[in-house]
Amino acid sequence: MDRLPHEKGFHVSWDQLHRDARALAWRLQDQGAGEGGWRAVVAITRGGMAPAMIVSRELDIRTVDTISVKSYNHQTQAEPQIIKSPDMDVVGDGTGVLIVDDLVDTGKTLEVVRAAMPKAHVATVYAKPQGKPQVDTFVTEVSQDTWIFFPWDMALQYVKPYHGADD
Ligand SMILES: O=P(O)(O)OC[C@H]1O[C@H](OP(=O)(O)OP(=O)(O)O)[C@H](O)[C@@H]1O
Ligand code: HPA
Ligand SMILES: [Mg+2]
Repeated sequence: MDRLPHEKGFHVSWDQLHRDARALAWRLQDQGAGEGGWRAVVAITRGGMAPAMIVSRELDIRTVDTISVKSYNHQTQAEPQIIKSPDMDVVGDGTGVLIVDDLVDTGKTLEVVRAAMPKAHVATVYAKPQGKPQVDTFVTEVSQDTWIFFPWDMALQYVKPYHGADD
């Protein structure tokens, strides 16, 4: 795993994720949910759960559900499948529902999720150009050839000082 098929890495700390997810919540607040307000948050597991917690806390939304979509095995993508749905009695067609994920890459995951809740508002913290059309609100765009590393996939580790890097 130390050699990746992507040219660039964008490493996100917990602190950065917290700030960016808060910024997402503030944007969503400014946009408003329309008449009934945001009724519920649906997190796309697993990456959407941390941002969804932060967004639902900021916007004081207490109804939080999950949808599980399996598509990647490490960095290889297969056809996405819903393996767990949210409570459809609560989310209905998606009106007043905020779907939250950590990022959109190709947009395939969101395509499947949107089909299940066509009227929901889709929000991600990060977005790549190919998947951007699937998202209503996001915070930061990175290039398509960037791999985003999230804090739950990383660990603090020793690095050699710059001076001795080639020794
Ligand atoms: O726009 P796409 O190309 O569909 O990719 C984006 C999705 O891929 C990752 O999830 P993944 O399926 O790896 O599962 P995880 O959240 O459990 O890590 C990421 O968290 C998004 O949900
Ligand atoms: O850039 C990424 N980072 C982490 N998970 C992902 N799943 C699709 N693209 C990415
Ligand atoms: Mg995910």
